[in-house]
Amino acid sequence: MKSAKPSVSEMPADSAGTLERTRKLLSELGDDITKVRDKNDLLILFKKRIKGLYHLTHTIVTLIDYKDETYVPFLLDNEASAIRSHPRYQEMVHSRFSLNEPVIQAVLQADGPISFLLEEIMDLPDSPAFFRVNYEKGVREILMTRLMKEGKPMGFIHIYSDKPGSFSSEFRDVMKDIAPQLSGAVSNIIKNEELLNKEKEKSFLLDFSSDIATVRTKEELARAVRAAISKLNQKSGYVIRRINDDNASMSPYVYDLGAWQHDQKIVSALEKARYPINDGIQNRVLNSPIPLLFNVDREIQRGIAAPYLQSWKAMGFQNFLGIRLRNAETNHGILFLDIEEINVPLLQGICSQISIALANIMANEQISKKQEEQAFLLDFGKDITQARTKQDLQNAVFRVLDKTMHTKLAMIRVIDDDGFHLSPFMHDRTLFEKAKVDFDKMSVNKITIEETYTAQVLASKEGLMFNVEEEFKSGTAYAKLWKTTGLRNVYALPLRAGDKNIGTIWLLADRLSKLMLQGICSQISLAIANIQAAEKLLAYKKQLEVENDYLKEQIKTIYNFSEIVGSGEEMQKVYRLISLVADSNSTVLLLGETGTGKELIARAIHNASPRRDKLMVKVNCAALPANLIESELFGHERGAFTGAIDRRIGKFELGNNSTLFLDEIGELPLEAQSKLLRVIQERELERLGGKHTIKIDVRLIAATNRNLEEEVKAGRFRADLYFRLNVFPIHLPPLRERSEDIEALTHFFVQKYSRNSGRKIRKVAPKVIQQLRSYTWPGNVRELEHLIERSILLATNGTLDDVYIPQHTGADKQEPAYLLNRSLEEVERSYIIEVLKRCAGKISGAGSAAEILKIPGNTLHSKMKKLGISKSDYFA
Ligand SMILES: Nc1ncnc2c1ncn2[C@@H]1O[C@H](COP(=O)(O)OP(=O)(O)OP(=O)(O)O)[C@@H](O)[C@H]1O
Repeated sequence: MKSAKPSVSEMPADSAGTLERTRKLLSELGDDITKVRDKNDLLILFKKRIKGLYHLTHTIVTLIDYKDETYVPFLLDNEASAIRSHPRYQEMVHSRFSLNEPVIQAVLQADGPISFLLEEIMDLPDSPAFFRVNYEKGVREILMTRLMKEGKPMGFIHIYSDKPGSFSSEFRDVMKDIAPQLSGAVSNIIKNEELLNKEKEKSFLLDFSSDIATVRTKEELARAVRAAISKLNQKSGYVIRRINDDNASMSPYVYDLGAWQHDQKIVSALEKARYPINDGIQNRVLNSPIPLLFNVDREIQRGIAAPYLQSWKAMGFQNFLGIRLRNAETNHGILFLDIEEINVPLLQGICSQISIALANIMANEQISKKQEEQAFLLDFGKDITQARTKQDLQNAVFRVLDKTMHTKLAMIRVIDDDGFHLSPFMHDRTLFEKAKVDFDKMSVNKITIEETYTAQVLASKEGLMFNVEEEFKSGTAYAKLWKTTGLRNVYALPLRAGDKNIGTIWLLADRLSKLMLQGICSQISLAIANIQAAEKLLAYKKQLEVENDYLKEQIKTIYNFSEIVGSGEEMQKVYRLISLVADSNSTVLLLGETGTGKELIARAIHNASPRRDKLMVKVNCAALPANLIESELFGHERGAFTGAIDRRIGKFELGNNSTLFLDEIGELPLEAQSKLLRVIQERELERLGGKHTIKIDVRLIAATNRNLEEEVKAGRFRADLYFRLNVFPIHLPPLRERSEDIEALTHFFVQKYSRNSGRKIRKVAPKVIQQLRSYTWPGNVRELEHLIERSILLATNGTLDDVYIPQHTGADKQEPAYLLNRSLEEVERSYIIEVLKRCAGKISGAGSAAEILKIPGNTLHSKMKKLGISKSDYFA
């Protein structure tokens, strides 16, 4: 090691010639150094001005980096460098050399140049590799001078020579003297380079921003970013991730792998993935205003489980940089780069441009998506408003879900009329290919509005999303079914018409657009509400038609039930019973002889009951052929039996929410009795040939003039049905037992029929009342009514002074002559008709024809049937 010699000014006088030459050289060099603007100027200075005067091979300048206590090559004399053909040359050029070793420390301490023989220093333990590399290429000596800036070393000038001892003391003096100027020159070069770079960056960013301003699509963005990234590092790959609509996850948007070695399988898995934002990497980048550098291994060791780290590791890269893409205070995404060293301001400039482009693209995408969705909803709306039937609706719904949402309908349920149950309405079974049996089982079930999922959905404002995996953990049967579809989420929305919940819709998908979902649901709700209204209207119309027909039938028979006449004790008892039972839903059994007013009382009960707003429906069980009774009572479906050409609603259904009056219940055949019993017990029925049960709410009033207890004993009436009917029996007294009412009834009928016939009868002769009271009235009130009706025609002077009460005696006398020359059968027939007439048509029971003839009521029935006796014979 040779230390610095005294400076030029301190030299003795005998070397005046050298001194003069040196002074001249120094002043010329001084001039030249001040003109140095760039590295090239400096190189020329060494090559042309110094190399010509002193022996040296080449010169380099290194700069100190205090960050890591190293120095790195700054200016290289590539042409003259002996080592440029050395295999380690490139390595040397890109290396950082430690300041902390004795040789460099000595240079740093010395205030002038120091030279070393490479042979002596190159193999010292900490010596930088370039000593030996130079030596191997013939360099023997090195002279190093520190460069200073603001009193602190900023770098070194290295001068190499292939001849040991070639650095003269004069040369050392020159170097020592020009060192401060050289320091200034290097500082200027650095400043100039920085300025130049800034200019370049500016113009680059300007170009980039004008490139990116035209970007409208993802592909254009990818191209522009590729071009920009290439400026930073030709080989670098990058990923742009975008924040998803859920604001909780990110998805890759552009994947440009640059020069990465990659396995296509890994890449396509990466491209499709969604990552939660808070994964320990993405959230850090999004929260950092500056780019962050990550080491893959280190992050994995720290326990960061982001799956892409493993994939990136598998693809073989170690470090990456993440920088957020943010525009107007909003994060849009992240740019990941596999660059380690970066010009941060430039990268930030690039990223802010990418952010703008990304925000624009996203806004554009959203606008066009919204437009598409709106156009679609409009079309769907048109489709759906034309849907009149469930099938039309199903076609439209399946089409929209398939084409636009790329999903299938799991289920639509609608709320029943009871407001509590939900029935399945529509579903796409193909969604549950893997669980058909379970789905079929579950889909037919009615559920209630209290079912856990349903209750939540109905209570929600805009519907809910359930994560299948999470629900599966809770083990519900529904979640098990959902899981078989392999889809990630269940979207469940309430279907509402106005404010009213009308059902629920269930869809399975990985992701669905909320806007579309809501749009479609409100359309479906409307359509379902329409269809339901149309169905109800149709049913209502049919009911009205039937009711109307029935009404017409009823009007044909003239009824006047406005009053029940009679204030005697017996009738008072009846009124009390009516007032007790009318309000309830109890079945009433009206018992009494023919013509005692059973039907009148039945109507009075109905009219006093809460059901009075609906029409009471009457069935005369005796008037129907046995084979039609069931169809009359319970209705039939089309084709239920020969002749059933149309669907018919039975009297029970017709009387729904009203009263059904079963007159002459004692005449009902046994088979029909059992069916009736079942309907009464279960309060539901099936139409003949029908498959569905129909719930009915009917109040029953039955009437008979038979003694039902006897009928039960004789096996003609089911005991169980009798008990069901005999809940609240009301006995109507025969007229002969309430003669106190005869006068009032007479006046009532006189008034009614005189009005009808246009005759004015103001009085009834007391004699007539007397006569009427003394008669036994086997036909009861009806017989009295008919008698008055007939007698009015004979009245004169506005007074009813005569009535034609049946006389038995006269007829008896004529009988033998009358019977001459007639067959036994003819005589029997006329006799029975005669007796029936006397009994006002009463066949069995007290005061009846059977009683007079002393034969059982049903024997008389069968005789009448055999002899062809009908009502017209004895009522004529
Ligand atoms: N208390 C009454 N006041 C006024 N009219 C009455 C009274 N009771 C019966 N009638 C009239 O007598 C006629 C027969 O009455 P209703 O048909 O109700 O008798 P019923 O007991 O049902 O007869 P059946 O058993 O033959 O069917 C009707 O025209 C009815 O208006």
